[in-house]
Amino acid sequence: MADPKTYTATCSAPVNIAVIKYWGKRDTSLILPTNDSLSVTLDQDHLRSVTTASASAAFEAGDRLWLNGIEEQIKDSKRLLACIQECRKVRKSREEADASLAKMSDLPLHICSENNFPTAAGLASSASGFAALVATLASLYSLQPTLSTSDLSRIARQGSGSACRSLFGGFVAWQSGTSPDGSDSLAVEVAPKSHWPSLQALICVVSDAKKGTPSTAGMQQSVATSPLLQHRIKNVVPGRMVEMGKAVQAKDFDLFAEVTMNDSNNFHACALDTSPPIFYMNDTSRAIVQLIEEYNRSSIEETGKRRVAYTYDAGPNAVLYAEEKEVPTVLALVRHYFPNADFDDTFNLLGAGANASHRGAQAPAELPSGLPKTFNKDIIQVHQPGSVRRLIHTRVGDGPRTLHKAADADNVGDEKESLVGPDGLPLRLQRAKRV
Ligand SMILES: Nc1ncnc2c1ncn2[C@@H]1O[C@H](COP(=O)(O)OP(=O)(O)OP(=O)(O)O)[C@@H](O)[C@H]1O
Ligand SMILES: C[C@@](O)(CCOP(=O)(O)OP(=O)(O)O)CC(=O)O
Repeated sequence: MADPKTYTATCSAPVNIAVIKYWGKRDTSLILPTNDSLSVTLDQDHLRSVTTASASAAFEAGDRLWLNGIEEQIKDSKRLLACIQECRKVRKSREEADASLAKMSDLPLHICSENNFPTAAGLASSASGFAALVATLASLYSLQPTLSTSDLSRIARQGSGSACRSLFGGFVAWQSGTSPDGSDSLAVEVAPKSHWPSLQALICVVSDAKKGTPSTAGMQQSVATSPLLQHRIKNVVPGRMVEMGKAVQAKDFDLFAEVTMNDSNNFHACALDTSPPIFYMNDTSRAIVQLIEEYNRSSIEETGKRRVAYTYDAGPNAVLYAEEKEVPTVLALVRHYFPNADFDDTFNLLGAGANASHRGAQAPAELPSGLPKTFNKDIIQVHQPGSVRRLIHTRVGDGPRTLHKAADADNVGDEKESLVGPDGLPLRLQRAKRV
C-alpha cells in the first residue's frame, strides 16, 4: 500500500555572480563547461528563489511544477527532469539499502518555486532557481550527509551550469573537471562568507527585459565560431583562477578588482568575436565601465589601489563589487551620472532618508565629496533619467537554507514558508517583499 503521509520541504537559495565567467560547454547534455569559473554568492535575504516540494500518493496527476504561480510542463524540460530524476534515484537506493526509511521516492511530487526578482532577465534566476530545486529535493529526501554539498552541486549543474555554484555561500569555484561522465565537474567552496563579509555588491539594473541571446545558445555559438574563446579557455582562464584564488584568500580587493574586470572584458570580447557577433553590453553599460575605470585610475594615482570592480553577465546590467566602506561613494557616483534610479537601501547603508525612491526627482544627485583629486568629472555625461532603472545593494551571502520540513503533523521550521497548500496546489505568491 502506498504511504498515506504527505512529505514537504521548503528551501531558499541565493544568486551568484561570477568574477571568472563560465562561457562554453564541452558537453551540452550533461552541462560540462570548457573552463573553470569562480563566483561570489549574494545575500539571499535580498535576492532569492524559494522552492517547496511536496510528495504524496494523493497527487494523482503525477509530478507537477509551478514557477511564479504558473504551471510549467516538467516533461518538456530535460533540465528539470535530470535534477528530479537524480535526486529520486539517490533516495531510492537509500530506501533499498535501509528498510526503516519511508518509501517516498516513488510518490508523485508537486513543486512550487518563486523568485523575488525578475526571472530570465540576466539576474541569474536559473542559478538560484535550480539550486533551490536541488536543495529542496535533497532536504525532502534527506540526501545529506550521504551526499555532500559538492555532490548536490553536480546535480544542480544539470539544471543550469551556474546553478552549481549557488549550492555554497561565500566564494565558490566550479571545477570544470575532465571526466566525460561529469563526475568531477562540481562546485567547491573557496572561502565562506565569514572570510570576507565586508565585500558588497551594487547591481545596476539597466534593463530587466528578457534578453536577446540567452546564455545557453550564445555560449555554444561562441564555442563553434570564436577563436578568441579557444584562447581564453587555454591561455587566459587557468592563470586567472589562480590569481583570483589568491585575491580572495588575501582579501586583496585591488587584485580582485583587476582580475574581475579583465575577465568580464575578455568574456564580452569573446561574445563580440562570435559569428554573428553577440552584443550583451549597451551604451549605458559601457558608460558605467568608463566611469569606474576613471574612478579607479584616479584612485590608483592617489593610493595605488582600485576601489570598485565591474562585471557583466549575458546582458547590459552591471554588478559593481566594492568594500563596504567604499559603497556610499560608489553609489553617489552612479546616482550622479545615472539619475532617477529606484534604490532601496536594504542594509541601511546610508542612514535615514536613503530609502526614498528617486523616481520623479529628475535632478542628478550631487557628486560625492572625497573623490580622488585627479578624478575627471567630465569623463562621461550625466545620462537620461532612468538609464539605470534600479539599484540593488547587497553583499556576500550564505548557501541554501532549509526553511521548513514536515511529514504530516511533524513540523520543523516555519510552516508559513511553504508554497504548497494542504491540497498540494500553489498557496500564493511569496509574501516576502519582492525586489
Ligand atoms: N525558481 C526557479 N525554479 C526552477 N527553474 C527556474 C527558476 N527560476 C528560473 N528558472 C529557470 O531558469 C530560466 C531562466 O534562465 P535564463 O538563463 O534565461 O535567465 P537568467 O538566469 O535570469 O539569466 P542569466 O543566466 O543570463 O543570468 C527560466 O525560464 C526557468 O526555466
Ligand atoms: C554569463 C554567465 O552568467 C553564463 C551563465 O550561463 P548559464 O548557467 O545560465 O548557462 P546554462 O548552463 O546553459 O544554463 C557566466 C557565469 O555565470 O559564469
